[in-house]
Amino acid sequence: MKTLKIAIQKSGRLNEKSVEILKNCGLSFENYKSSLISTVTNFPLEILFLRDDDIPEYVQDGIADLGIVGENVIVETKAEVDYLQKLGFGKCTLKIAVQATSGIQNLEELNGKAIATSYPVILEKFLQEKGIKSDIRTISGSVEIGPGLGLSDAIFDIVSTGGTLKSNGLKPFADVMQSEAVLIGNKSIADNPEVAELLQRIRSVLSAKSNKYVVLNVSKDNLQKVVDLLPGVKSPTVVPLFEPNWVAVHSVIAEEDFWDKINSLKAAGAEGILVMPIEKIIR
Ligand SMILES: Nc1ncnc2c1ncn2[C@@H]1O[C@H](COP(=O)(O)OP(=O)(O)OP(=O)(O)O)[C@@H](O)[C@H]1O
Ligand SMILES: O=P(O)(O)OC[C@H]1O[C@H](OP(=O)(O)OP(=O)(O)O)[C@H](O)[C@@H]1O
Ligand SMILES: [Mg+2]
Repeated sequence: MKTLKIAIQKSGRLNEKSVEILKNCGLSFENYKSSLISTVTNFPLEILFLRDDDIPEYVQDGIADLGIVGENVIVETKAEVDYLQKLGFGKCTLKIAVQATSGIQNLEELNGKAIATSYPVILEKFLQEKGIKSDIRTISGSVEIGPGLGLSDAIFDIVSTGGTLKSNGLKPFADVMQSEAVLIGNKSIADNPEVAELLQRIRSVLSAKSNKYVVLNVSKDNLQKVVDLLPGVKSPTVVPLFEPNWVAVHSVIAEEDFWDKINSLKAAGAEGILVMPIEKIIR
């Protein structure tokens, strides 16, 4: 059996959630901060802790078989890797921003202006598509202070809440790319059975996270209306209550339309609704 290697971020925005998803897959390992490699004791896997910028290339070159990294970094490094699974965390947008007081109104006004960024490849491609010629100034961090220091007229960087832009007197100007953390794989590992097993575990953890387990009581007169609202994994489970003419319905509902569903269930006659988290869904 081949021991796989997965590269995750050593510290930063993606570290904690990357460790959490692997632990939720039932993998046992020490998350030492001092060591750059950790061995999983109950699965043929080693975890490499790296700077996120290096992860796509490590995976492309087969030094790591798998990696967890933001889509923005994959696109920026132009690495040739397989996208195996979006992971639902590290969600952000890459935006061009300008000083809140600047009179810049439209993209054409960026012609000849300096834009500071840590993502020159993504920015260059966007500007080229729009036919804009700007002076791209590549810096490795703290991009948002560029305009205030007179280094640039605009910036291109990651935005999530917008708090960093605001506190530096900047305002968003154009959205260029959405990003989230993804599981990537080396091009040659698609048929590896251990990769398939790990992917199945990750998908079952993600699916459980985006669903809730629901138990409710309903009189048999309203049962069909309630069941019509509940898909379940296959179909809902219906069990009799001690109270004549009443049943309990067990089912699974999606987190995204959770409140709409609960309100519809109540309107259809559901009572005593219990909602519980699910640990895993194995399909
Ligand atoms: N504010 C944010 N909200 C959500 N996701 C973010 C945010 N900032 C960054 N990300 C995502 O997390 C990734 C890692 O961000 P982080 O700031 O930890 O990177 P870094 O400073 O380059 O880290 P490293 O030391 O590993 O090079 C980004 O590439 C992006 O995909
Ligand atoms: O819109 P916001 O919610 O304010 O997030 C955006 C900020 O988050 C990231 O930096 P991070 O805080 O990860 O620090 P870093 O610059 O050291 O990577 C990014 O580079 C932005 O500066
Ligand atoms: Mg980095």
